[in-house]
Amino acid sequence: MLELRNINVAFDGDNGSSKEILKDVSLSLEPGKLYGITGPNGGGKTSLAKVIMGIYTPNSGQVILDGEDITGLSVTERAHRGIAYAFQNPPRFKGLSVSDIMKIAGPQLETTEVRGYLRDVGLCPEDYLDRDVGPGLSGGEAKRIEVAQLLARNARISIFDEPESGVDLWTIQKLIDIILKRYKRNPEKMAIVISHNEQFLPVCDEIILISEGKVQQRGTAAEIWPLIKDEICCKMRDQCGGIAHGVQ
Ligand SMILES: Nc1ncnc2c1ncn2[C@@H]1O[C@H](COP(=O)(O)OP(=O)(O)OP(=O)(O)O)[C@@H](O)[C@H]1O
Repeated sequence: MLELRNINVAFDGDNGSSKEILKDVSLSLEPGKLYGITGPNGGGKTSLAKVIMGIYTPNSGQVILDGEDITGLSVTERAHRGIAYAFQNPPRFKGLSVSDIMKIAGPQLETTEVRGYLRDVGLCPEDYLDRDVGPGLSGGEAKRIEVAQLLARNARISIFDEPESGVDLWTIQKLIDIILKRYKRNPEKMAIVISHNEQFLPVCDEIILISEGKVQQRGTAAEIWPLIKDEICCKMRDQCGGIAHGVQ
């Protein structure tokens, strides 16, 4: 069980003022569930993920994992406890190959398994294993490699930050299928997926809507999706064109 208790995060804003990013956020998340976190840009979704991963330290509040207060633990210590995060904007590692970073994610992996993870995210292993994870990769390629790394970590709690962003429509469906196969009804694992995707959100176990730094809605996908789908589908239509998504 992962619990966030009264989490507050603020950063220095303009003119020396303080900008509140997360406001008294409390959530409890259970293993065996696939959570979809959604909400408008700038609402606080990534900041929440970074608090769970230990990248951001809350100004107040606690992060509790299986009864242990992990608020003061580093990213590495949390990784050892089974939390893993795939960045919205994946970092680049000039001088390291795709094969290198996949082996860092899963040191025990055989090359055949690494190849399997790359295929899972729609990348041909022969073309990518020796590629440098530097600026030469396109945004969509870097994103898919980031997702492959997270899958390879095989963590207890996996946080995907907009796995669909920058990825072509064919690959989005493949990523959704792989996340569902790995995490839906898997009692050992919890997946937290920040997403705006209209194919993905309705099939999550629960949807959590975050806006203005607060949890505004939470419930089963059957409860929450009908309340938010019009807004999400409108956004997708504006961004991608209605025909591509079947939204008119
Ligand atoms: N390190 C930081 N310093 C200052 N402000 C920050 C920092 N990180 C996030 N913010 C601000 O916090 C707010 C929430 O950002 P966050 O990235 O969590 O939103 P989001 O819901 O993930 O948005 P998006 O859908 O655009 O990815 C934004 O106004 C952002 O500018």
